[in-house]
Amino acid sequence: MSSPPPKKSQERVFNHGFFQSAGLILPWLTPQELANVSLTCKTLHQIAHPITLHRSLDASRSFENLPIPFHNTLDQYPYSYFIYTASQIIPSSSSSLNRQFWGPNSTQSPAIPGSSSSGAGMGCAHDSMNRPGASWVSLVDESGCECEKCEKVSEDNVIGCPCMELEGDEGMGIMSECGPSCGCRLECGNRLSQRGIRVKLKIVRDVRKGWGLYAAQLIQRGQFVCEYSGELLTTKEARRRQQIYDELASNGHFSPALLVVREHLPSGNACLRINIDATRVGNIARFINHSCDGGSLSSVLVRSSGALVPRLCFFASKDIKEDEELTFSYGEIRVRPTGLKCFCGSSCCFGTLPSEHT
Ligand SMILES: C[S@@+](CC[C@H](N)C(=O)[O-])C[C@H]1O[C@@H](n2cnc3c(N)ncnc32)[C@H](O)[C@@H]1O
Repeated sequence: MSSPPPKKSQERVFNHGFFQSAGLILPWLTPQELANVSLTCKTLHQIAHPITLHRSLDASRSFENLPIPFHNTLDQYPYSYFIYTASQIIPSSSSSLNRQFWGPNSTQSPAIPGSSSSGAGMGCAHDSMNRPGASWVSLVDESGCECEKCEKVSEDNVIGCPCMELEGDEGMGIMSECGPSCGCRLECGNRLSQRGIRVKLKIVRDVRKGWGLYAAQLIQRGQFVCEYSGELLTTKEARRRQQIYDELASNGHFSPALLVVREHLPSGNACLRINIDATRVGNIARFINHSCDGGSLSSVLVRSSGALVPRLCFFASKDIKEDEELTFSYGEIRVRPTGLKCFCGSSCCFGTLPSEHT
């Protein structure tokens, strides 16, 4: 005996439930999974389509102050997939970050399943100490200033705060800012790099370099652009990953974003090495391409009073026009003469991308 056909109202309840659950589940899927699901039926295709559109409109999933859209007129990829973190994270908290909600209503989404981190799945907040993905490795010591607001410090005339210190050199700049051990808050003029991204940016696809970060407005020389965020690795782990990445990159279809920063300590005998891997978990700085002429960005190691690990930040090294690509130099050393081809287009291009033994 066949069961009677469902009544119209039952059908409506079913459809409503189906749409609701699909709308909750699909934003957790990777692009490949989303494409597979959307092929199964018209309804799922209709649910998947706005998710793809939403992803292409903001690489930062609302974690930054401004949306950072993808632009691609070359091929079928509407966006690049990775897990977003606005600040450094330590691998113990990122190992469980296998998925991240990325779709409409990202800001109301729950955290990553199975993640013990408070981070990368939640809505926007722009206090760098409380920003999603923030896992400040901090050592609160006596070195912070006692100021509550750093009254004497203004955005363009940063003087007066005892935490302020700038050591310019030909390579990487080093800067000190107020931090966890200071009495002041985020509005303090000596925390310029801690308030998130404040300039309009976009990510554009290039036929030879892949995705690249571009200015979507005029950026003035000296303005803070962004921090290089990702997983903070031990040197052993960085070397292990580098080997894998080199192999994958040699076929030309993989863009690693593992950055090694070395800071020579004042004694001259020691060198602090910081390994930041933004390949799987990172922020929009992972899209900054190399230029042999040094590019338009200066990299500055920012120490915040009381924070154990400095952060790598990018500031405009010249006035950058709207639609201009943002680049910096990945380094000078080229241990592999037959390394990956460089397409920076500068008059002093070496022809290959920098490479070194990590
Ligand atoms: C940190 S990623 C930059 C973003 C990358 N283009 C992407 O599509 O995700 C570094 C990789 O970008 C590519 N790249 C960066 N600068 C380049 C350049 N000047 N010429 C050619 N490829 C470049 C290389 O594949 C490099 O391994």
